[in-house]
Amino acid sequence: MSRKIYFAGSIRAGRDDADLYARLIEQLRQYGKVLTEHVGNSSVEKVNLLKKYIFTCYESHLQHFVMVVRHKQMINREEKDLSEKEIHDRDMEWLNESDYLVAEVTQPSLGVGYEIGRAIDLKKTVLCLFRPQTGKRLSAMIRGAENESTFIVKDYKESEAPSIFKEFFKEEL
Ligand SMILES: O=c1[nH]c(=O)n([C@H]2C[C@H](O)[C@@H](COP(=O)(O)O)O2)cc1CO
Repeated sequence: MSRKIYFAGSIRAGRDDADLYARLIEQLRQYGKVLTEHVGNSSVEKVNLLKKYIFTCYESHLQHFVMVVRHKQMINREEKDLSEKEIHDRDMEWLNESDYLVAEVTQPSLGVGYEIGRAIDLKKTVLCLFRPQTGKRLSAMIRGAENESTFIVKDYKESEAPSIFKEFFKEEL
């Protein structure tokens, strides 16, 4: 059974890194199914959940049936058409069913911080990626949560992402 990865990145807190998120998501696809591909979509407000619905339909496993029905209800609805509660509840459902949270945390975001806290509570394995060359300082509440096993924080340059993912997912085999 393939891994499920929840990718987290800033949306309302700023979209400067949206293209980087898309490239990271593309790499993560080698390691599992990324449930939150819309985070890397530079026109996230126009994400069409029909694609997700079609993909979900290919999953024949019974345990996905409920999700399929839910996604069907959202068919043809864009991200911007979802209520705040629908976004929150959908994302929490995806986080709950995911095995890993990978978060790009350079652009500080309340939503990403919230997802990280919830992921810890749900006992997910978390990888946080931070680019120090931006001159920003990562919150102590993220860096200080590092435990070298289930909560990993990596300072990185984009060129280092492939090797970080390789090492992270190899160790998690
Ligand atoms: O429209 C949305 N869709 C969505 O999935 N999110 C989730 C996924 C992102 O990892 C995170 C971004 O939070 P924020 O918008 O506070 O930067 O929250 C957040 C929003 C907007 O807050």
